[in-house]
Amino acid sequence: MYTSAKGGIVLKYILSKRSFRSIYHEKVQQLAPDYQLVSINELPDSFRWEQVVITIGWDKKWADKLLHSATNLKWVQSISAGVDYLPLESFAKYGILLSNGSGIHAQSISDHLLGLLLMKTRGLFPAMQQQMTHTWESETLPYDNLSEQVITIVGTGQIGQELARKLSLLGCSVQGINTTGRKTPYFSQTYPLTNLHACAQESDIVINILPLTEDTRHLYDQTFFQAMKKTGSFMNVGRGPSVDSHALLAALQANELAFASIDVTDPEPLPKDDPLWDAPNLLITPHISGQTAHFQSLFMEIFLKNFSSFIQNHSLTKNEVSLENGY
Ligand SMILES: NC(=O)C1=CN([C@@H]2O[C@H](COP(=O)(O)OP(=O)(O)OC[C@H]3O[C@@H](n4cnc5c(N)ncnc54)[C@H](O)[C@@H]3O)[C@@H](O)[C@H]2O)C=CC1
Ligand SMILES: O=C(O)C(=O)[C@H](O)COP(=O)(O)O
Repeated sequence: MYTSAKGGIVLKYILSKRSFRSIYHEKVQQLAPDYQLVSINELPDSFRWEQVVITIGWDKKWADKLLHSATNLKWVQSISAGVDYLPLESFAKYGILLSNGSGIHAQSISDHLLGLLLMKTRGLFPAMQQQMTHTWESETLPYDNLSEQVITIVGTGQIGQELARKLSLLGCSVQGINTTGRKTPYFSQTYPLTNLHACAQESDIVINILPLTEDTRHLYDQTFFQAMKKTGSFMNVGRGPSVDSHALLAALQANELAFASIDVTDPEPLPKDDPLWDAPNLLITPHISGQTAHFQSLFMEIFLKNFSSFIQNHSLTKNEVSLENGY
């Protein structure tokens, strides 16, 4: 049993719904009666930041108060899967555990990408553009079959695997890229990142679902886009800075890439005067691919598993979100 002074948990906006907040309170009390659950919006006057042992979410407005050696912060439960925005060096310095929300977006992002893949292969995106100018022109629209496309998913984690699983049900064979090229369920082949350009050369579609790290910043640069087929498509749901926006823009403008879709940009929001808005054959969505109505319950599953493990032996568990609602 982890023995600390009475703990506090600072809650962020995630517990906006009262019903969820009370379920959390109840479960936390059951698991560890000596812990208090304190909402960031309802801090009592007597509250001291040193009491916080765990925080759910991280907000610059108050988080800096938790980052110095005098605080008792032991664990940050990030709500998002991507943790590139967090002060990771400070966490390491103070020995603060970190867990993320990886898994809760697998259903929604894979659905989002399926939509994009069908839009591209069946010519729905150019057809929508034609409709805007009242144009009836069937000859120029693509009409490919999804199952005949060579698809590379870069990042074979929770989201990548769920997409590959769904694609396998549609008769597609999908290759994947991860750190070491280790075998991963639902992928016909897997390669290390060093094979990116070779995979790009033979792919009809490349999809980025990588975390943003120093290794993946500007990974998709001019050389990458030059390696892709002129008829190829590129989709990014990972993080905006993994793409060199100038290189993407240039490839689209020069018709060296047939279609691209980005759900994440650099910076976010994309400024109104950014030239990407007017790039040909580009579909931009405002970081919505991960949104899901089941967000709070899926997140709660992760947090409570981790919490249980944390109070028992001061460690965390591996995220495994149940995908029962999937197909
Ligand atoms: N657009 C959106 O709304 C969302 C975007 N994301 C982004 O997607 C990313 C992935 O999410 P999950 O699939 O849940 O993560 P995950 O941790 O389950 O999977 C990450 C995958 O990336 C691979 N990887 C990491 N670094 C690599 C490198 N240097 N070279 C090659 N492969 C590497 C890992 O091997 C693993 O296969 C997040 O980090 C986040 O940036 C996540 C959720 C929502
Ligand atoms: O989890 C991630 O990573 C995402 O990108 C989410 O879709 C949204 O993240 P935040 O809005 O919580 O940063």
